[in-house]
Amino acid sequence: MSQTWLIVPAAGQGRRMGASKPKQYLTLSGQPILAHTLKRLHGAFPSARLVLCLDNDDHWFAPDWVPFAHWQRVSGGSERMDSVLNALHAMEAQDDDIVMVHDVARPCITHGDLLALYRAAANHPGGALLAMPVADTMKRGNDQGLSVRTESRDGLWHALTPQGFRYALLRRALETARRQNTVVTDEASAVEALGESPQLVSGRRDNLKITHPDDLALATAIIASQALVSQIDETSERCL
Ligand SMILES: Nc1ccn([C@@H]2O[C@H](COP(=O)(O)OP(=O)(O)OP(=O)(O)O)[C@@H](O)[C@H]2O)c(=O)n1
Ligand SMILES: C[C@](O)(CO)[C@H](O)COP(=O)(O)O
Repeated sequence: MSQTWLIVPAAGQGRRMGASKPKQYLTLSGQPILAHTLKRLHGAFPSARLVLCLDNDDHWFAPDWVPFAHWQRVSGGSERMDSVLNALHAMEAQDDDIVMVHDVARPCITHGDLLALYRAAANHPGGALLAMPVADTMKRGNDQGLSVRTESRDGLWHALTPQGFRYALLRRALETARRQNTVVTDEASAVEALGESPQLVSGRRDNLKITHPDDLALATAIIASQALVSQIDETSERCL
């Protein structure tokens, strides 16, 4: 029977956040962002095996934040894709195991989106990724910050995470990208480069990647609203 794996790239420095520590260790609603993300993933996949990519110099991490029974730590790489490749090389996985890659910086991911992504990844040979259709008009800017033209938004999606694939496909895709000295910013790019077409799974717009300082307040509001909705749902179920 195939195993489910979760790779969480968490070896970034959070430069765009400009904080005194890597952003995954900033406090969000009382817990480090990393703890929120791992708790959300464990809630959907309690039996999954976790591979956590951490910087070798990371002295903020605490194992208590990991709710998984089976997990391992691997060294991060110079780029996000290198961190994910390090994880793939460290895993004792079977070719058809499902591997989902999720940014540690996306703590607002929901149970429903996680399960929807898993189902698509398990049933589509080219894998799947959570994504959001572009809803804004897209502009092309020049070096002076001037809008030089409007790009068509037809068929444009914002790629999110998780992104899920069979182990053999994902490993082959990222190894090919590395061999070609191509730096990809998500796993689906590497899989597309092999000629495969991952399934786009429409995801929630609150699956925010915490990147810039003002994202923290937004993420705090999202977490609070999700908790309130969850309480209302639980109360409603008890009343049925
Ligand atoms: N060498 C790297 C770079 C990034 N990441 C992870 O990839 C995810 C998405 O990257 P990003 O949002 O860019 O995080 P940072 O690289 O930390 O941010 P910045 O680019 O602002 O430094 C994050 O969870 C980050 O920890 C990683 O594991 N290894
Ligand atoms: C993987 C990702 O979150 C999909 O949108 C994004 O590509 C990560 O980019 P980053 O520059 O590493 O944050």
